[in-house]
Amino acid sequence: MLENIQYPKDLRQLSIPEMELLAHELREFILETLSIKPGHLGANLGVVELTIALHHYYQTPADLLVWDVGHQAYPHKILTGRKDAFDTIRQQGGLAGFPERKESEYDTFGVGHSSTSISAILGMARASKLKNENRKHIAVIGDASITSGMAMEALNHLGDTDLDVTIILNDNSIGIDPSMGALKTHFAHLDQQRPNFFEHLGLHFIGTFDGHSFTELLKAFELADKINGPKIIHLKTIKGKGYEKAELDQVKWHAPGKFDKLTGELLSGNKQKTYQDVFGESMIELMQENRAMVAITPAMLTGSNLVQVREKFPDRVFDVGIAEQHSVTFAAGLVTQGIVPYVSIYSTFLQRAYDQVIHDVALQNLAVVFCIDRAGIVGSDGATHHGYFDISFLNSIPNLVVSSPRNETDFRNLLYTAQFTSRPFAIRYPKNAIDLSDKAYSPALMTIGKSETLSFGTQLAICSTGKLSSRILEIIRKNQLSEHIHLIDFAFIKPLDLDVLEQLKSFGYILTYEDGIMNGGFGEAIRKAMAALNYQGNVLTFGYPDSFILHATIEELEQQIGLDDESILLNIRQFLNA
Ligand SMILES: Cc1ncc(C[n+]2csc(CCOP(=O)(O)OP(=O)(O)O)c2C)c(N)n1
Ligand SMILES: CC(=O)[C@@H](O)[C@H](O)COP(=O)(O)O
Ligand SMILES: [Mg+2]
Repeated sequence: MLENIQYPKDLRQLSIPEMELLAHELREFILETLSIKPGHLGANLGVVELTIALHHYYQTPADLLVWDVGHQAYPHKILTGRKDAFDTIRQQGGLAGFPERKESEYDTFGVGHSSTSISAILGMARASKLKNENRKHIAVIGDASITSGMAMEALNHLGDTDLDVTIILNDNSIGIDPSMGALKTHFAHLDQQRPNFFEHLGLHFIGTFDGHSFTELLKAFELADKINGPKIIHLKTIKGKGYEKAELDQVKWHAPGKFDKLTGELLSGNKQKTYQDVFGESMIELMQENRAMVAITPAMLTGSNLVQVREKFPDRVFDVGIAEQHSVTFAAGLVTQGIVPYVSIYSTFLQRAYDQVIHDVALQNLAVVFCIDRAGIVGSDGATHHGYFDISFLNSIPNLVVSSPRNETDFRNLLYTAQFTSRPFAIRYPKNAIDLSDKAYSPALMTIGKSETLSFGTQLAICSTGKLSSRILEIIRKNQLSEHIHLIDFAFIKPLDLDVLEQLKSFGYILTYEDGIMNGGFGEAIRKAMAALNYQGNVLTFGYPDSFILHATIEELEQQIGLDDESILLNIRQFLNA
């Protein structure tokens, strides 16, 4: 059946038994591919029938369909002309892991960050009305994503219009981790109580239907067609549907990596110790010592390695749901009463809470500690998930300390130091193996703003921060360049160590390295500081270019932007004799 399907027009004549056969084949195809080309599995298995039914019933792409987050859009991509390219998913030059407008006309809106679909489809519906175009507007959003602030803002607006928008609530009762909150409880009884939350907001409620039954799905769509104005269809689905292992352990099988499809054995365990491992271990140690310390995550408990921490301190670890803005101001409130909150938040998702960092934390000089995970290139999640901007957008905020460890010792010491600093403190760290320290660790207070000179050469100066400092140190040692290179590691991006910069005035060239966008980044801060010292030489900055970086492995992307070992060595040699 799947062989004969390239586009939705090929499946619109199928009978329900034929669609059931197609669903079976589509599941097998996704399992087969993802067992060797890692991606998001559970959510995709959960929307196989829904996706077939949507493209069967609605006249896509004329009818507009938006997926929320879009991690569950693999069946959608396969059925809209990209089946033959599906095995390139999330790889360099291949299909993106999320819907992308430039990839297909069926991808009506680029997604990756959750809870944007209702705003986007509402915009499209309003445009259709303004242009007197007659088309349908459908958004598919999960039970965790719809609880996020932005989705609530959009529902509040939508309920106050007469626009023909259909929201499909794909309710599988879980996010990545078990979802939380009062709305989750409300959703569990949606089919019993009237009027429910959505009806109070002015949406017509259609539900509850089995999201794996074609009969029920088509009935729900037909009901929706009979109703004018905004409506919401409530579907119950199972995350990981059709693959027992994924149904039984929905957290692990959200994005399992490579696996053996027959046995269900997971194949790609990262053997090297990562920053995330050290973070989880350190938080347990620190929270043991400091009873005022708490940890907060906006719906990334497993990804941030806080599961064990919560097991140990169930009253002091808070998963606030997909609510980055709330997580920051919740932390600020805690500080006013003497608590020491560590907010663990991915760099890319911290972008959601920029105003809260400025207005609720820094302006009031409240000592929230931001543990910014996935800072820098993250790899196959691509442009929506790289932690590009945090150095730039944090560097401009008064009162905030911005730090970036180069190895395990510094990371642990930054986490240790932050609790005593009584000012807002950000620690950014990558999705990477960590440079382990060779000696036993014992906590040491770091001096805020102090840099560390790692080699005392005389010909070329290099200022770097984070994981790149360790990498550059390795390169100059391996190539016997230590006597030529003056390498300084800035564990503190802000405040900068201005004293040490004074010593660089004798160098003709200063190279700077950061794993972040150069616009307003670390390198530009060095350049500005050197200019203030009346430096007459040249500061050359190396980092991400002024563009968006797509999906590939971390190594491939670093090569692409010139932050791989070979490119760094090339730069060094080029300016060594300049
Ligand atoms: C703003 C933002 N925060 C966090 C995430 C990480 N994330 C991706 S999927 C997901 C859970 C989504 O759960 P749900 O909406 O129920 O969809 P399901 O996976 O169950 O289909 C989360 C938290 C994100 N993509 N965007
Ligand atoms: C879809 C989404 O936003 C998350 O699943 C994200 O891909 C998690 O990233 P990590 O795999 O780095 O935790
Ligand atoms: Mg869900």
